Amino acid sequence: MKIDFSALEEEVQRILDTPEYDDHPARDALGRLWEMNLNQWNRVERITRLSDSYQDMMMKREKSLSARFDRHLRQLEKITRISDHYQRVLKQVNSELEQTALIDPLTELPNRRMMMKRLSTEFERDERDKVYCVAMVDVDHFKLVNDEYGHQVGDDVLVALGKAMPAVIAQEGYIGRWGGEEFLVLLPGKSRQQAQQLMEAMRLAIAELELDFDGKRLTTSVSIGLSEHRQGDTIDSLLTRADDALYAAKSLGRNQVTVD
Ligand SMILES: Nc1nc2c(ncn2[C@@H]2O[C@H](COP(=O)(O)OP(=O)(O)OP(=O)(O)O)[C@@H](O)[C@H]2O)c(=O)[nH]1
Repeated sequence: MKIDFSALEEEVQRILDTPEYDDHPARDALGRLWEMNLNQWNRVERITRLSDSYQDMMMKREKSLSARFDRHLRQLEKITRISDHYQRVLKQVNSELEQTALIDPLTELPNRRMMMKRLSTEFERDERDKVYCVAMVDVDHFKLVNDEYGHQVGDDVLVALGKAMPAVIAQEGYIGRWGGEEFLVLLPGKSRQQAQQLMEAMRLAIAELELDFDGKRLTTSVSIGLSEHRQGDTIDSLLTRADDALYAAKSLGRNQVTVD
C-alpha cells in the first residue's frame, strides 16, 4: 500500500493541534514521534544540501581543472611553435656560420680550410688508379700593384681574378683562395697533360685580361706550379711539389706554368 505522507502529516498535525486530544494517552507518544519525524526530515534536508553543494563544488573544480588543462595545452602549443621557429633560425644561422667559415670574404671563393677539407675527402678515396692534379697559382709582382695603385685596387684585382679564373676552369676543377695573392686549383680526374692544358688556358686568359678600376687600366699575370698525384703521395707532398713548381715558374720569369 502506498502511503500518502503529506496527508498523513497533515492528519497528525491536526490531531496534535486539537486541544480535546491533549489528555489522550497516545498524545505524548504521538508528539514525540512527530518530533522525531521532523528531526529526520531536517537531517535528510541537511544531507541533501550537503550532497548538492559537494556536487556543485566537484563540478566547479572539474571545470576549473579542465580550463587549466586547456590553458596549459595552449601554452605548450605556443612554446612548441616558438621552439620550432628558433630551431629553424638556429639551423639557418649555423649553416650561414659554417658557410662564412669556409668562404673567403674578399673573393667569395672557398678558403684554405675548405680546400683542405676537399683535398682530405679526395685523399680518403681509394688510392689505386688515382688521377689527380693540383695547381698553385700566384699573382706576379702583386706588391707592385698595391704600391702603385693602392691596397683597394689590389683587393679589386684579387676579386676580378677570383671571377676570371673559375670561369676558365668551369666544371673541370675546383678553385679556392689559398691565402694572400695565392690560389689553389684542384683537378680531380685530370692527367698531367690535361691539367697542364687547362692551367695554360687559365694563365693566358689572365694575361689577356684588361682590368679597369675607376679609369685605372692595368694588366696582370699569374705563375702556376702544377703537380700530379703519385703513388704514396700525402696531401703535404703533393702540395709541396706544386709549391716547388711554382717557385720554378717564378724563377724562370713568371707568367708561366711549370710542372713538378
Ligand atoms: N691588396 C691586397 N694585398 C694583399 C693581400 N694579401 C696579400 N697582399 C699583398 O701581396 C703582396 C705579395 O707580395 P710578394 O710576396 O712580395 O709577392 P709579389 O709582389 O706578388 O711578387 P712575386 O710573387 O715574386 O711575383 C704583399 O705586398 C701583400 O701585402 C690582400 O688581400 N689584398
